[in-house]
Amino acid sequence: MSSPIFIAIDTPDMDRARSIATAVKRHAGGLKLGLEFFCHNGRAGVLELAELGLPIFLDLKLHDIPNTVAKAVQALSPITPAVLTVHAAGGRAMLEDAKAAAPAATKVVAVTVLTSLDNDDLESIGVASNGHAQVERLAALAREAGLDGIVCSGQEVAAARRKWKDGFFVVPGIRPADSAIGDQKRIMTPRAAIDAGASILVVGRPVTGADHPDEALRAIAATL
Ligand SMILES: O=c1ccn([C@@H]2O[C@H](COP(=O)(O)O)[C@@H](O)[C@H]2O)c(=O)[nH]1
Repeated sequence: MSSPIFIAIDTPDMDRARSIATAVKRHAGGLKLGLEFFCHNGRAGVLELAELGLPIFLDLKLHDIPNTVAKAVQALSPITPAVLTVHAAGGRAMLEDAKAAAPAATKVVAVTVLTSLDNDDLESIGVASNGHAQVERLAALAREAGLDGIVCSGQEVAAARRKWKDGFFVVPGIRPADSAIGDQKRIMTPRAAIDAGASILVVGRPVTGADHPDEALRAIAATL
C-alpha cells in the first residue's frame, strides 16, 4: 500500500519545490501543492512536479460564488489532481457545482474548520458552535452535496468518520511529538490521526524544514 503521507510543498521557489519533492519521492504518498506554490508557479508548475509521478493534491481552498468556483475548477485543465479542496463554508450549491466541474478521477474535499483555528477564533468570526460541532455540521453538508470527503483536524476525524464511513478524510495539523507547532492550533501526532480514521495525512514543515527531508519523512512513516 502506498504511504498515506502527503508532503505539503509550501514554497514559491520552483527549484526548492523540485528539490524537496525529489528528495521525498520514494517514501511519500503524494505531493500537496497549495496557494504559496500555485500563486507563483501556476498550472505549469503543477504539471512540472506531477512529472515526478506522485499523486498531486491541489489545495486551493476555493471559496466564491458557485459559478466562479465551477469555472475556476474547469480552468485547472489539463491538470487532473488526485485531490482538490474547496471551502465548505461556500455553501451547498458551490460544493455541488465544484464537484460537477471536476474531473471524475479527482476527489473533491471540503475544508471544514482550518487547523489553525481554536474555539476562541471561531467565536471571533461569529461561529457560535465549537470546532467539533462545526466540523460535524460542515461534514454533513459536504456529504449531502456529493463531495468525496472533508479536511479536518485529527481531533475531529473519529467522530466524522463514524457518520461517514466511506468518506475521504484529509488531516493536516500533523505534528510528531517533538515538532514545533508553529501556527497550528488543533494538532495530532501522525499515528493518532491514522488510528482515529484519517485517510491521508498532510505534513509540511516537520519534513520540509528538516535538514534531511527524506529522513524526517521516514521517521514519521516508521511510527505508523
Ligand atoms: O485546515 C487546514 C487546511 C490545510 N492546511 C494545509 O496543510 C499544510 C500544513 O503544513 P504544516 O507545515 O505541516 O503546518 C499547509 O500547506 C496548510 O496550508 C492546514 O494546515 N490546515
